Order: sequence, then C-alpha cells, then structure tokens
Amino acid sequence: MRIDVITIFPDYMAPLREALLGKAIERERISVGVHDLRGWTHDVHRAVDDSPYGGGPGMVMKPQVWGEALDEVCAGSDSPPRLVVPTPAGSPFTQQTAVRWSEEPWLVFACGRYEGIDQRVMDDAARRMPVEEVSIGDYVLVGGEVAALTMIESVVRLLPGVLGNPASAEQDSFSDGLLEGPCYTRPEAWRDLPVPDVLRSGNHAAIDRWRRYQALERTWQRRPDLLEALSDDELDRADRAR
Ligand SMILES: N#Cc1c(-c2ccc3ccn(Cc4ccc(CN5CCCCC5)cc4)c3c2)n[nH]c1N
Repeated sequence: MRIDVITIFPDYMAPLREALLGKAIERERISVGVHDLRGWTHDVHRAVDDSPYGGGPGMVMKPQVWGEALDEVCAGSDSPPRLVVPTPAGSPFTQQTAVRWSEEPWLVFACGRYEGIDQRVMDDAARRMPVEEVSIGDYVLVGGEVAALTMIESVVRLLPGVLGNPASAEQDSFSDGLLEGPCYTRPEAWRDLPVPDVLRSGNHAAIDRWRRYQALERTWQRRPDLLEALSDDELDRADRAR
C-alpha cells in the first residue's frame, strides 16, 4: 500500500515513522510520502487560506493550491488513489471503513486546517478519483492531521505482516459487533485484586463463554447502540455464552 499525506504541518506526521508504522515502512509493507502543501504556493507569503465567501468565522483553504498539489501527488499511476479528506462534517470512520480501505493500493490524505478546504477541491478531485470526506468522531479538532494519523494506523495494522499477532486484529473490538472484555496478566493477585478464577482454570470452553459474556455485559453497559446493530442470531449466540 502507498500512502500520501498532504499537510501544512508535515512534522505533525512524524509518528508515521515510529513503532508499528515505522516497521511496516522498513519491511516495505507500505510506502509513505508526506508533502508540505506550501510547496504549491507561488506568492511571497506562501498563502494557503483566504476569507470565506458569505462571511463567517475563520479562513478557508484556497482551491488553487490544493488543486495543484493533488494534481501532482495523485498523478503517475494507471489507477488513481482514493482521496481521503478528514472533516468534522464527514461520514463516520469506522472499523468497517478501515477494513475496506486496507484493500486499497493507494490512499491520499488531504489534511485541512482553518475552517476547512474549499469544497470545489473535493468536487474537482471526484471527477477523476474516489473521494471520501470522513470524520473520526463527534468532537472538534483543529485540523485533519491527527485524524489522518488515526485512520492510517487503523488501516495499516490490518495489512498482512504488520501486526506481530494477526489474531489480534481478528478479535478486535467492533469486528464481531461487541466490545472486547477485560484482560489480565501476571501476577495472580495485585494490590489485593485477583485474576478471575476461570482465566486460570485451563477450561478453554468456560474461558470462551466467560469472555463472551464479559464482552456482552460491557457492550450493554458502555455501547448499547452496538447491540441494536447485532442480528438476533448473534445475540442468541452471545446469550448462550452466559
Ligand atoms: N476527521 C475529523 C475531525 C475534525 C477536523 C478535520 C479536519 C479539519 C480541518 C480543519 N478543521 C478545524 C475545523 C473545526 C471546526 C469546523 C466547524 N466550523 C466551526 C466554526 C463554525 C462553522 C463550522 C471546521 C473545521 C478540521 C477538523 N474535527 N473533528 C473531527 N472528528
């Protein structure tokens, strides 16, 4: 997978070179390009923003600069990339989105700042590539970089050979519709807090049932909305785990 990120704060993307993602680059599972949007400005002030038509707070990112940047970064391949534009007004980014994008050969992330990017940039790009405007959650950030890092990490960890233990991705929260339950490791007792006996019983059928029930209970307590999305037979299967 090829990943390109366009931003006015390229140093914000430094974590891409660390740890799991850094290893994925070293192992050539992914190639990552980070591009400074100001490289496509032509004025002495290297301006990337301007006042919003129709008034309102803040500034809007100029279409000309973004247009030239996307023309160059998204060129040079038989098939165009999927353009991902983080925005508070985007469709929800979910684990299902990450799974879908993990099949993509090339993702380009356009990280806006200020009040966002002139809409014509996305409309023009959609003439020659798939464009998705997505949000990572119902809270407001200052720009798209943190959202891009979040989405890139959740996609790259799904690629073969990236996670040390691929089973981990298969047992992700949300992958079976439920949150995962609590986890424990040594010592058996810590500050008078024990590890649940069933986890030390060696009875794997009982352990699986316990974990399934814990996941169901936690989901019910913290994310009842996820239970509404579960089909009846999935709920029955979870019930049988009690
Ligand atoms: N993904 C994601 C995000 C983002 C995100 C992503 C990309 C950019 C680019 C710029 N910003 C800042 C910003 C903040 C608020 C508003 C809304 N306006 C506020 C003033 C009145 C009018 C409407 C717009 C732009 C961004 C924020 N935030 N939260 C997510 N889940």
